[in-house]
Amino acid sequence: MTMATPTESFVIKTPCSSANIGPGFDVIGLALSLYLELHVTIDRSASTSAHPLNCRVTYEGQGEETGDISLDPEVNLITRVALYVLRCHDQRGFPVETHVHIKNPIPLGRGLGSSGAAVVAGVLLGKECGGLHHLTPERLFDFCLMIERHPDNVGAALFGGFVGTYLKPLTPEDVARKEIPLSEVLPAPAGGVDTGVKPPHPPHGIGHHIKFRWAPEIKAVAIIPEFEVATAKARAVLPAVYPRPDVTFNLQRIALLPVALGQSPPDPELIYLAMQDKLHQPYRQTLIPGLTEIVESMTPATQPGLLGVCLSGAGPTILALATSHFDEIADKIIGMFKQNDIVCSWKLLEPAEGTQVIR
Ligand SMILES: Nc1ncnc2c1ncn2[C@@H]1O[C@H](COP(=O)(O)OP(=O)(O)O)[C@@H](O)[C@H]1O
Ligand SMILES: N[C@@H](CCOP(=O)(O)O)C(=O)O
Repeated sequence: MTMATPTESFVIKTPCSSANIGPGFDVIGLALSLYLELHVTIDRSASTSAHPLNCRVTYEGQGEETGDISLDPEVNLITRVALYVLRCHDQRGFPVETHVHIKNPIPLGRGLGSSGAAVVAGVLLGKECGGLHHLTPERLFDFCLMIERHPDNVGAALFGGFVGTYLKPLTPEDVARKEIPLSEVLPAPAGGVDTGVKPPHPPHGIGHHIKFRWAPEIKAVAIIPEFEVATAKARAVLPAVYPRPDVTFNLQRIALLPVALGQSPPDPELIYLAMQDKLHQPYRQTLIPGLTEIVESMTPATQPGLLGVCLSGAGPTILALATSHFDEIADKIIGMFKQNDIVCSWKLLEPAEGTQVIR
């Protein structure tokens, strides 16, 4: 006879991500080596819980001192998403007695996919706590896309590496289901508030991804300003309609980007050209002082080691891809931000594996 283990522990480890990489708005994502970790303990010997929804949430890391992250399991993005997955499978709360300790070094609201990592980790938390072993990575992607609708960050955080992501058009029946988000991040994740009614399951096979090669010489220098730009705000400044030459400009470069970044040794001129964008960066400069100057002035011709520069995700972080002279590149960009009285830190990052559950 097998006895149920009274205490179960595991860690969910999810990378941060840089989305877009220039022309790949809402398509391209790169998982990077800075990790959100959930240290989860489930004490099955307990018969009742003193905590709402049987879950104690503790937090350390970015935003800890300012209390930016709620510890209420119904409010915290990670546990709200886990509850959504659980409630879709007829489980109202976490197992008695669950403790989720969140370790988060990913800066919030800086364009390094903190919310994408939180959504992916939350979906995995729901799967593990609910014993939902039938949920495949592809199905988990569908759940992520009910929360964060642009697939680039969540695709990279879930599957790892350098990815192209795309969405299958919804069927007319699913388009008619008003609870399914069509383009934006949900203000509150579906099923986040327990109404007693089962929340809407995601349609099947919404999201897809393809992995691209990444040349091993290429590293990512992330220059992180100290101010935040909420992704929703950075999407609100984008136009609804674009001039055709701008769309063509991006299409030409997106066809180059995965090839250029996969070639070894890397070709700086080709990569620099492939990282140009006209669909989101020009509009976001209104929120990020110095953005245009940084993107236009940093070139491989003037800066040894540099391959290309872009806005990371919705910003304000700048991503410089380079093969050497990392400190020098970071110092130059930090200096340009300083002229606008903006203080920055920086990190040297590498492509990372996708989300892992470690026991
Ligand atoms: N580890 C986390 N735990 C809970 N909430 C988080 C976590 N990481 C991010 N969030 C939520 O996501 C918000 C940032 O999301 P967003 O504006 O999309 O910026 P980013 O570019 O960092 O993804 C935070 O203000 C917070 O509400
Ligand atoms: N494609 C999205 C990516 C947002 O990334 P984040 O890291 O800023 O959340 C966009 O450009 O809006």
